[in-house]
Amino acid sequence: MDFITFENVEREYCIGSSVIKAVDGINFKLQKGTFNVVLGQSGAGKTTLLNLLGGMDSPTSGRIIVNSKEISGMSEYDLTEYRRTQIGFVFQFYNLVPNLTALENVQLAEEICPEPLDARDMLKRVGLGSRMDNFPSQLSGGEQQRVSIARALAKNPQIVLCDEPTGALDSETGRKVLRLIREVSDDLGKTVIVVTHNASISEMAHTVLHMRDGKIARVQCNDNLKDVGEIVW
Ligand SMILES: Nc1ncnc2c1ncn2[C@@H]1O[C@H](COP(=O)(O)OP(=O)(O)OP(=O)(O)O)[C@@H](O)[C@H]1O
Repeated sequence: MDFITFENVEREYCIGSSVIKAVDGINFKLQKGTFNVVLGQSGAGKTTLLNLLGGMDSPTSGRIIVNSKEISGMSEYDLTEYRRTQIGFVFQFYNLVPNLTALENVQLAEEICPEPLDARDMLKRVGLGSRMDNFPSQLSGGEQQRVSIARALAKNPQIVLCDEPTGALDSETGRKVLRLIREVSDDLGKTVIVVTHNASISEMAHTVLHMRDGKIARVQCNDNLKDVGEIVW
C-alpha cells in the first residue's frame, strides 16, 4: 500500500501582485521504509515539497495523504500533533541548541513525543556514545549532523525528512552521514526523504523525484541500489 501520496498538489505564494507557483500540480507515491531523493536546481520547489510533507506548510490545492490520513486540510492542532509524532527533521545547518550538550539536544525530542526512543541509545547508534556530554561547538560539522540525526530518530517518527543534510560537509564526511541516513531506512524501517542538489546521491535511492520549475519532471525508480561507497561524488 502507498505510504505517501501527493495528488495534484499546488503551493502558491503571493508577493505583491505576482504569484509564485513553488509547487505546481505534483503527483507521486512513495512506499513505507524506502530511501528517497528529491533532486533539482535552486528554486525548483524541493524545500517547499518537504515543508508540505512535514506539515510545516499547507498546499493551496490538492491532497497529501500519509499513512492513510489526509494531512492537507488538517487543523493547526492536528498538524502540530502530526509533526510531533510522525516526522523527524534533519537540516543542512544541524539546528542544535548551542548551550545544551549532545545528549540534552537529543533528549529534547523525548520530551515532546509520546513514544520516544532512548536518547543515549540513539547517540550510540550514530557513533557518538563517547561524546554525549560535549556541546555542539566542541563537535565537528559531521558529528553535529550525527547528533541531529540522533535527535530526529529519538522522536521515533515514521518519516525522516532531510534538507540538504550533507550541504555543509566535506565529501568524505558527507558520505558517512549519508550512509548513516540510509541505514536508518534499512534497519529501522523509516521512510526517508532527502532533498539535495547532488545528483550522484540518486543512485542510492529507491525513488528519485526530479523537480524543475515546481513540477516533477521525472520519477526515477531504482531496483539495484548502490552503496554510498560506490558513488562517484
Ligand atoms: N515563503 C515563501 N514566500 C514566497 N516565495 C517562496 C516562499 N518559499 C519559497 N518560495 C519560492 O518558491 C520557489 C521554490 O522555492 P524552494 O525553496 O522550494 O526551492 P528549492 O528547490 O528548495 O531551492 P534551493 O535548492 O535553492 O533551496 C522559489 O522561487 C522561492 O523563491
